[in-house]
Amino acid sequence: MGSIPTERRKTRVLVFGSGGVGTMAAYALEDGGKAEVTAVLRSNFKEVLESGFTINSVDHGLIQSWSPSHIRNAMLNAESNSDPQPYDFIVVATKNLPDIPPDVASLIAPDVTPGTTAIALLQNGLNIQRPIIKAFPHNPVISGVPYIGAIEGPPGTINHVNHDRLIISPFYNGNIPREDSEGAARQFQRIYASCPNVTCIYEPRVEEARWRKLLYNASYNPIATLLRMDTSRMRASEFIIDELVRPAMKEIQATAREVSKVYLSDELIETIIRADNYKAFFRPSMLQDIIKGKLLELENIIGEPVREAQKAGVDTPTLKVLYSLLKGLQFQIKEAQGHLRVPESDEGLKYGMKQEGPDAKMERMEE
Ligand SMILES: CC(C)(CO)C(=O)C(=O)O
Repeated sequence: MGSIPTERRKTRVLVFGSGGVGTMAAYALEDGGKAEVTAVLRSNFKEVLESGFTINSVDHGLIQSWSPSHIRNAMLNAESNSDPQPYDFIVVATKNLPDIPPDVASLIAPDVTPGTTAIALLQNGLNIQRPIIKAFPHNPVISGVPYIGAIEGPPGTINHVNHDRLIISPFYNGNIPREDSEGAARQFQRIYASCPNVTCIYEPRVEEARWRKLLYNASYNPIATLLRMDTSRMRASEFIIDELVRPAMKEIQATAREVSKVYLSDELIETIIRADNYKAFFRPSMLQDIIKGKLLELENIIGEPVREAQKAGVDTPTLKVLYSLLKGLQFQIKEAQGHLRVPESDEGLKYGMKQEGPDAKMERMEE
């Protein structure tokens, strides 16, 4: 990693994605006093430029007209936007949608200085680092597992309801020394933890941190989305926990053990089942997305665990069905948003009218 700023200057951080998680990260980094943040804004740029953010936060109280040191409009050409001074860190706090272009790596590329900028992925899911390491093989990549409830209401307004707890780990990458990955992760943890109102912890075992969070995300998120049900109602029903949530968590437990030698206990499963404040009637992020007609973050949260399980020979019947049903919902959202068009003719479709079987062959012979 390049020069590590100390007293001479503040750490330069670009925050990419300024919804709930990104804005609260930008706030914590600036509030800690060790970082100068540039936030890249998309749908809320106009509002934030005019009036700043309004943040109603369990950790920081009511904050009005707040802006980070700099804001940038993501809609402008990234090349013309990019700052000639290198960023020490880029924080990616967007949703992870590898099934929809453009990919994150190409969006951040103009701001990544090879060998210098460390990239912190504050996102849920498994294998999120792979495309980033492929695109930037000589830059440290950092894992940030967010435990935070923060939702953007009207553009520029953030409702932060659950304490900000962030688990930082290095993603190891064979192209750079392990010490560089660890050093970047530790430095990021220090600047984030300088904010007195948040909890930011360094966890050296990245797989442990990621699989542990997947216990919640790969079970509660899909089930809440498919049933349109908050986690308190699932718990009140009992059946949904016994027949869907716990079986899905047990499949994550078995996959984590087989794939990454990560041992998640039955006690942990029982704790995570009861983790949300019951009175909050909490809606996991994926449920909030479908209610708003937004694309679902399903590939890294459930697709990758299912694929890893399959490769390792672990049976995951519950996860597979949940994943397939979500794929059906995602197909409909993609169509509604114009990301795909359903062909009007069945010509060339695998499941068109003509079936490739003995009868179809017979028909052709008769023609
Ligand atoms: C931590 C939690 C539960 C809230 O941000 C989450 O990961 C999600 O809803 O997807």
